[in-house]
Amino acid sequence: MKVTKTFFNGEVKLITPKAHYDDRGFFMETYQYEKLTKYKLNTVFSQDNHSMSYHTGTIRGLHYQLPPMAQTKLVRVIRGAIFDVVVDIRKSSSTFGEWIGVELSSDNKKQLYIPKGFAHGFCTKMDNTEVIYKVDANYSRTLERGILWNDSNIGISWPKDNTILSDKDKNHPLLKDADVFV
Ligand SMILES: Cc1cn([C@H]2C[C@H](O)[C@@H](COP(=O)(O)OP(=O)(O)O[C@H]3O[C@H](C)C(=O)[C@H](O)[C@H]3O)O2)c(=O)[nH]c1=O
Repeated sequence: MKVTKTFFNGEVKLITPKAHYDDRGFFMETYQYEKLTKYKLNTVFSQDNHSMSYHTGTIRGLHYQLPPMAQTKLVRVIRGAIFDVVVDIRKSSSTFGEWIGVELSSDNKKQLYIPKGFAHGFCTKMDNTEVIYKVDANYSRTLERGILWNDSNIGISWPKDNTILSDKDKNHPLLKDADVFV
């Protein structure tokens, strides 16, 4: 696996694993601590997450957890495809409020490494899409926060407009009003 693209001054990283194909199918290493350490991704992950979304156009996000339960995430898709979005929510950052989006899919097998200080969300591009991701801090109901997916001050160009959202995700604050990172 190697880092094939970076964003936000190298902090957010797109990782492409190597798939070994033969006449049975493929095998690939999807996480290898020593290899990622070479890219300074030596986070010790403590929890694996798995979500499945029935329909195209489902948006989950934009989510993050506040310190001391802020989470680094390593995201990949094992079925279907997503438009994966990251927003810089560090007030002191020169890229505060800026966003990037990349396609992660079971076909491209790419992974996105998202450090603490960024909000994360995605929009599914296929039905029955399954996303799995590692985090380095456990879930915290008291420290989880969100930012409104269609905050015009961020201006994310989501791939679908007839979106499906949880009630929680319909009611997050705008970035300017949100509890974010210093
Ligand atoms: C995140 C999480 C949730 N839950 C429970 C809480 C709810 O009862 C249920 C659904 O949670 P939620 O609606 O927050 O799930 P998503 O909308 O997929 O949230 C995720 O969406 C975006 C894309 C993220 O990056 C976050 O990791 C995460 O917030 O699972 C848990 O038990 N553990 C957890 O770690």
